[in-house]
Amino acid sequence: MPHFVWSKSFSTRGNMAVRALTSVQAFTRLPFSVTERCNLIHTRASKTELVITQPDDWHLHLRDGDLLAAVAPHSAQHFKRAIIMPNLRPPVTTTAAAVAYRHSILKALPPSSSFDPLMTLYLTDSTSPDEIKLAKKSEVVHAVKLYPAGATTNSQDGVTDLFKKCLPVLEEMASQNIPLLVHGEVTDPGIDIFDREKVFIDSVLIPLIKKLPELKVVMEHITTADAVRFVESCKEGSVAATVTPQHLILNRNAIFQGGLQPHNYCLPVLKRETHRQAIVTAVTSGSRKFFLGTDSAPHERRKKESTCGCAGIYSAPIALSLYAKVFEEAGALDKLETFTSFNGPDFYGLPRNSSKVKLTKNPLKVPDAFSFSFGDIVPMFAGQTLEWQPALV
Ligand SMILES: NC(=O)N[C@@H](CC(=O)O)C(=O)O
Repeated sequence: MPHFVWSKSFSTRGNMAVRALTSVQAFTRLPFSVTERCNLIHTRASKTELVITQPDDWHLHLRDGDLLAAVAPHSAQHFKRAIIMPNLRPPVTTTAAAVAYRHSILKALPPSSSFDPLMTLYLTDSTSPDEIKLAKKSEVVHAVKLYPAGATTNSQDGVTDLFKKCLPVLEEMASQNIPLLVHGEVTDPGIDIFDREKVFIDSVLIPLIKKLPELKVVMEHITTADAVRFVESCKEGSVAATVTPQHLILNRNAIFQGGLQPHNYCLPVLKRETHRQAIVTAVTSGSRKFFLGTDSAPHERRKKESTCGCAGIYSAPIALSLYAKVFEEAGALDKLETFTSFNGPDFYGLPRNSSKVKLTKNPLKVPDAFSFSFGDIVPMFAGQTLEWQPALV
């Protein structure tokens, strides 16, 4: 018979401290289902462990060349699969290019790795419906990414007018059941940068789902209460959202705290605290519509600390610790696995992983930087100490 000991610091939703409960009988008083109880393993009051189904990362930038070789092992260490963003130079616009890119990723992994890169195509004004048919047949391409032209890193070849240029392609995607992944920001320089997501929802996403209700859409890296409301208002299984660690943990003050902080600059840009709180509430509610997508986006230090710095936060090596921190602080650790490991594969129609990851509550010092022959990559939370160390079981 297993013997559970709860640490005093572990709290349920509503911040009610749970005192050390040392019997299974006492354990049954807690508001968790049998499966959830089994996933929470506590060995000693001072050392808390959590075993969850191995997560996937549903939004990841792996780059190519030296950068790919440097960062791919970090993601493969904890995640089983990842949706790989296609915003390379040149972008991954064809199935043939996606297949070739997938081979390069596999070559960059340690020989023992079973990491599975799920590829995407970069939508352009001239993507053809036939390319979508090829993508579906390949079984390698799992989604198509919409970058409004000029919205973010390497988006210059993106879409200039979704409804005028891409409708036949979107119709083909709907009929082939290929999801559209959306960078949800308008690019009109007349729109304030903090309002670009809301204006995109009103002017593009709402008309899009009215026109093509059968198209599956993932609103990537949501940043606002408006996006939360939009996703919650849509049909489950049709529209979902990925959520990054930075948009759960930081608000826009973090970009300017004590001086300009280039490593906290990403797109969509961090928003005000009320938006952050709305996103935390949404993901920790247990909703099926939100899932893990780090948007881990490495850039060399010199490209971040520059007169015109790149947007992107590198979180892959510490992302699981950060998500666990968010769920713990919300008193919702029992909902972590749904968000990290169930909602994503269920939305994409893929099997859930059978492998497990154990998170152990031990101090975890984040390096100041990861150094490579080509330069440094500075991670999110550089130099700080986190808890919840992940390891494959
Ligand atoms: N997140 C970012 O700030 N940057 C991403 C692109 C993107 O997802 O916008 C990148 O590729 O660098």
